[in-house]
Amino acid sequence: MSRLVVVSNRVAVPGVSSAGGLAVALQAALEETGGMWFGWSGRIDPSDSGQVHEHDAGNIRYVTVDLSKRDHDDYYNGFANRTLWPLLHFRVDLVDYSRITYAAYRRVNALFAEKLAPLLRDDDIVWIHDYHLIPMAKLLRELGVKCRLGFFLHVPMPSSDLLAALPQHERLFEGLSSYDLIGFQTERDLERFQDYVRLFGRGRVISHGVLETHKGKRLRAGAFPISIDTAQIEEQARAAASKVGVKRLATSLSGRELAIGVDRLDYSKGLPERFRSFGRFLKRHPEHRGKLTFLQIAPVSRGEVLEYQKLRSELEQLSGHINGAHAEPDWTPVRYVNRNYPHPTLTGFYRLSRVGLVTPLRDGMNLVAKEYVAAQDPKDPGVLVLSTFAGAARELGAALLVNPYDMDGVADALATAMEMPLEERRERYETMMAVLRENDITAWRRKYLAALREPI
Ligand SMILES: O=P(O)(O)OC[C@H]1O[C@H](O[C@H]2O[C@H](CO)[C@@H](O)[C@H](O)[C@H]2O)[C@H](O)[C@@H](O)[C@@H]1O
Ligand SMILES: O=c1ccn([C@@H]2O[C@H](COP(=O)(O)OP(=O)(O)O)[C@@H](O)[C@H]2O)c(=O)[nH]1
Repeated sequence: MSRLVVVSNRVAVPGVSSAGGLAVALQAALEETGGMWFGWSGRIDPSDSGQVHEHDAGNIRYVTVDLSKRDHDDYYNGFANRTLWPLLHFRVDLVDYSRITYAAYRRVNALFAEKLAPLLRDDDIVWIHDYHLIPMAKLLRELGVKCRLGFFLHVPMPSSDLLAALPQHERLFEGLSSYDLIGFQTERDLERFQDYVRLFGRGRVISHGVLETHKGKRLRAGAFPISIDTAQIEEQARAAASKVGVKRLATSLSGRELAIGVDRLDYSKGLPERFRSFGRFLKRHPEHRGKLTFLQIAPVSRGEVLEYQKLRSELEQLSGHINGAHAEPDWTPVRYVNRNYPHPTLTGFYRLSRVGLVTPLRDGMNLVAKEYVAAQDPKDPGVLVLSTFAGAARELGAALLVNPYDMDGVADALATAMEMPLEERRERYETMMAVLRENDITAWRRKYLAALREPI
């Protein structure tokens, strides 16, 4: 059996906590097969980039690389998170392009390729993840790497006209053709990529999922919706009621219902719109005032990037404003927390909540939506209110689907969730759980890797 080598910017190095679906999902996938996980160490080296660390834990070998402050600023905060992230989330208005940060992006990709190439064997299966590392396959091939190379994009693929707004887009996205398989979260992402290949990429779509470059190289592309360890989340949520933090939250509600949001503090997650929608709910549905508390957990993410700092201030103001307008001496409508919670606690919070509010403006998948459902009590499940712009909405059609820009609509969905009869809640829960049991994290990994192993 060939060895699995996973490559991603974010590595869940044991003992270092960080929120984010990619690390959570890859940890679960690698624990099953064992193998190597290669990427950024999470450390900034004051002198230079390139220090390598190796560390074994269970059946996983972690090989990670330090970055200098300059590389971290220009590659991660810069090109990855101020250029590609907004572009891929349809926010061309926030794209900040500079040749300096693009050069750093290519430099760090070259450094990663140079450190990884000597560790690879020809029969390894190498699975590279996300927008930080698009050029890596081409760079590895130039260093003589022969093994199969797959790529998975965790974020959305926007329409080709948006991609074409990026200076040097041809050079960047042509790099994808050095992979053997490109995976997307949804069919829509795949379709939009195929449009790009035809319209701007000088390539051909031979048939759905089979592409050919202008130089005649063939590769595959497909939709592989990422998922969660459904059985483990169910188990954790069942056991969570005895946890101190969960008990304290339950007691603090004084019999009121809870609506929960759990998101990195990121503008793609639609948090200001969500806060406003909750305010709108209190105005449009006065019969529910004082009966529902909204808890937003939002660990700080990419805190050195200006847009993220602005978002933080905006949310502080908004939560203060809503509480100022609606709070009672014994009830605070919005609880806003910037801490990162471990999964065993989060699953307990989800299970306590009558409503899961997942309303991103754009999201590749959104694992929180799936976790919320899997954590529910089958006898008395809560209701998921889910944005149609999250990849998860393709599989979770039995949620209350909303358009996050329509704040009255989200407000009304909250009221519907509060009033939904038990029988309907159970039906919706069972429909969604059937999908999550079938397509869990193991199925995702197996389907992707089986496709990567197939000859083209
Ligand atoms: O590594 P960070 O900069 O701290 O950010 C965390 C991760 O955010 C993004 O996650 C995406 O992957 C999830 C799993 O596939 C998906 O559900 C979600 O919709 C995406 O936003 C990012 O793509 C990752 O690279 C980051 O590690
Ligand atoms: O305090 C927190 C907040 C989030 N998460 C996890 O971070 C992941 C977020 O993944 P998602 O796909 O929803 O969004 P992303 O942050 O990757 O864009 C989920 O597994 C959450 O349970 C966590 O462990 N602790």
